[in-house]
Amino acid sequence: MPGQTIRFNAFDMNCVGHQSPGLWAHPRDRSWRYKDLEYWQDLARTLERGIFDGIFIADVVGYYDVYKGSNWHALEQAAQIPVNDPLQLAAPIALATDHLGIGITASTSFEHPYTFARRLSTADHHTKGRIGWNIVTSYLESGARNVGQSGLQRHDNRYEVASEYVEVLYKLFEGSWEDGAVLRDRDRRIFTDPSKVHEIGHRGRHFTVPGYHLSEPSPQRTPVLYQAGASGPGKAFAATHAECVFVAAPLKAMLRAYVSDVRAKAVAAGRSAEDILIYNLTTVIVAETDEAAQRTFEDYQNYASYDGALVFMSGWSGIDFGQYAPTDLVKKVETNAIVSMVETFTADEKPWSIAELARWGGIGGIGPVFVGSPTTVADILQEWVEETGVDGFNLAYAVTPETFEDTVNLLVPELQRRGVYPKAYRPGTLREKLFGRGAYLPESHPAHGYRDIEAVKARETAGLAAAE
Ligand SMILES: Cc1cc2nc3c(=O)[nH]c(=O)nc-3n(C[C@H](O)[C@H](O)[C@H](O)COP(=O)(O)O)c2cc1C
Repeated sequence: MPGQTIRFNAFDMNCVGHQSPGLWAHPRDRSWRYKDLEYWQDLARTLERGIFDGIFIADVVGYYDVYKGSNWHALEQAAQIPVNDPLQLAAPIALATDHLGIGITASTSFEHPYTFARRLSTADHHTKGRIGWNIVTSYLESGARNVGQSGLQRHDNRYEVASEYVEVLYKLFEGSWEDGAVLRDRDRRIFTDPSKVHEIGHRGRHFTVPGYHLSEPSPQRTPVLYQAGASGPGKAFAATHAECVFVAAPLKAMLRAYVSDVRAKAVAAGRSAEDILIYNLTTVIVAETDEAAQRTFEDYQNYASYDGALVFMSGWSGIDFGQYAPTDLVKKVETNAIVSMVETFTADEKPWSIAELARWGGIGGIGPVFVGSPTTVADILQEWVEETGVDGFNLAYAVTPETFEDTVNLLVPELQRRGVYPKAYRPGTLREKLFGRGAYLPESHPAHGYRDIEAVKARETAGLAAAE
């Protein structure tokens, strides 16, 4: 549809260089300041000035030791190690801004849902309802081993665990405390009405959580749900649960197929196609003119690290690309890491070489890189939106905060001038800003079914009795 609104998210991580390995050495890069709260607050203010939907903070528990069988190159190039906890950035960013959404990544594979539910509710309280949760199932063996597991569970099993994990969270967020449970009635000296706080009685295959949620309901109850599943089970999970979906499609045809597939699956799951916003991972290098942008891009490329890029590609795919020569071709192989990543680079008609893969991934990860003047890049983004049905772009940086500042100062005004980019935020919580309706999940979302937890428990007990 021509003139369709374009949305931006900033893609970042509580580490150095995020998805542009080696660019930490660029004289203008400031990502090494990731340990300073002021650095995050300044960046968040810039993004809010550019009416970004949110800052989305990726995370991995574990390190990238697939490339050449060791962690050496990851450490040397600061490829997502050192990496700090993402959730602790929520409160300081919220204090520096009024509207920006704050998407936090956390895995369903490494932390018990009961303690995580309280941490997430706390953040939703502190941000007055601006929290999103990026649900990931993880792909690094090193993470699994360091939390005491014998190894990473099989890809499909991880999604099965994730389904039960979110069920526990929905029960806690939606069902445990009724609206109106907190009275704060000074006259009667009743803070909470105990009859309105319910045990969730969860007994599943992977988790047992009999009792109450520890937090009172936060502004959104369940924070906005982000997800990036791209394999068969991953897309099914996204279509069922996600409100915002991230994808990393390097080519338009791949993106078009992904968008229509996920929307069709959402409709089949009883949701509407508009219940889901889809953002494609993209890097934009913008300057006053095409020539200046190209010069900046070439300057950045001088700092990209071949080893650093293959550290990521190997970690994401589970394939050690260090064992091949740069001219060797990427082959389709079985993997237990990110299955869809291998599918992406073997689906193209012309097979990719290892060197091409490293060069492609050297700046901004797997997504496309668009270089040019504001007019050129705006034309490309509009074309992608119109031809694929994607809602927006999850913008990675080459050099930060420069990439984001250039986007906000040059590209956003051009898109606004064309009437295809928001000029102000909607009021309310993140969910209200994104979808223009209530703060809570809509009735069409599976979480809504847990609001009457006593009815859920009765159904589960009846189901168990029937099975015996
Ligand atoms: C833009 C984007 C961001 C992602 N961020 C993370 C992340 O922060 N942590 C993580 O463990 N996985 C992350 N992933 C991986 C996804 O959670 C997912 O595993 C991947 O898209 C492949 O899908 P699959 O699990 O269905 O194979 C991200 C994926 C994309 C496309």
